Amino acid sequence: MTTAPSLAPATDNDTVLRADGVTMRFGGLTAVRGVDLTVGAGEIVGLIGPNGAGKTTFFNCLTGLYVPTEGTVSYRGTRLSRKPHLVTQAGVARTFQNIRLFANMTVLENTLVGRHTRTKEGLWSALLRSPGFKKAERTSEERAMELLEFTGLAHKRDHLARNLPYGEQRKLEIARALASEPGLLLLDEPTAGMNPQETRATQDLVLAIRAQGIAVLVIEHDMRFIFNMCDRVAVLVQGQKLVEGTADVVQADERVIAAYLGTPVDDTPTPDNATAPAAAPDAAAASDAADETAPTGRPHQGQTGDTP
Ligand SMILES: Nc1ncnc2c1ncn2[C@@H]1O[C@H](COP(=O)(O)OP(=O)(O)OP(=O)(O)O)[C@@H](O)[C@H]1O
Repeated sequence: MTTAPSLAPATDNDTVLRADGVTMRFGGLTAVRGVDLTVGAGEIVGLIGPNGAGKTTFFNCLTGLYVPTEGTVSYRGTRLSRKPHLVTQAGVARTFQNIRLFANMTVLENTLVGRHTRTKEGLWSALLRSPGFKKAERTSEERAMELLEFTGLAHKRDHLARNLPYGEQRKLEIARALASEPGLLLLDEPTAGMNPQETRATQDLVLAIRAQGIAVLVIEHDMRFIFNMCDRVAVLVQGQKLVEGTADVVQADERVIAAYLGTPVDDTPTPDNATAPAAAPDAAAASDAADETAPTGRPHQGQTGDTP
């Protein structure tokens, strides 16, 4: 399989993220092979592909969770660190496919955790509760509350994360990621487990995030969500980028249809009470999506943990 070149790559001035030749090997398995990808300012870029195609591994390479075997990743023209907290500090935030909230902390506290890369007050200042610390704490709380308003969770500020319905846990992950004031947000299957109304609300939220000047790179199996919203879509198959382009280009590409989509995506709106997945990219993904359409409780309800 030959690797597809980046279509309409962002020019250097407006490039937010640039990945060049990213390869990740686990022993004898090459999970990601020579992937180039750019995300420009103000863009929403989709990353799709069958289960096991390497999408999450690629995200992990971008965010310092994995050190790529080969290739480079830069953010606004500067090579990114290989340490996740420095990647966040540089301006790249992410959510996880399997929700990673602090289950026994409140919604507000979880959001405040996301602020830690933006606060300068040190340990002594915190222990002594210095005026500087109190002011920083107030500012962080105000900002966290703004983000909870923005994501529609303000009324749940004092609820424990583990008691939130599943769709709200995903929103809280987004609020926490936004709390680090990113310039680029990476979303790993943000609608997994959501019902159609929640999926539409998440689509609106992602558009609102872009309107705030934050670029978005999103992995998603829901093809309607991807093709409705993304400016560009890249397709990974067996670790390699097969095609990249607009929704129309990708949906019409016979290799993508053969490798992933199966049939062209019908953009007929899903009825509100439907529970079937929005699209069935392949048999495995379809069965995953079907498993994940339960709005709360199943299968990820218990996945909040104390160690994000
Ligand atoms: N830490 C690891 N060690 C060994 N193999 C891994 C590791 N992480 C991922 N892999 C393998 O790399 C391949 C790509 O996995 P990855 O999770 O990135 O795919 P994906 O496209 O995100 O799949 P899905 O859509 O199911 O989430 C798979 O074969 C997976 O088993």
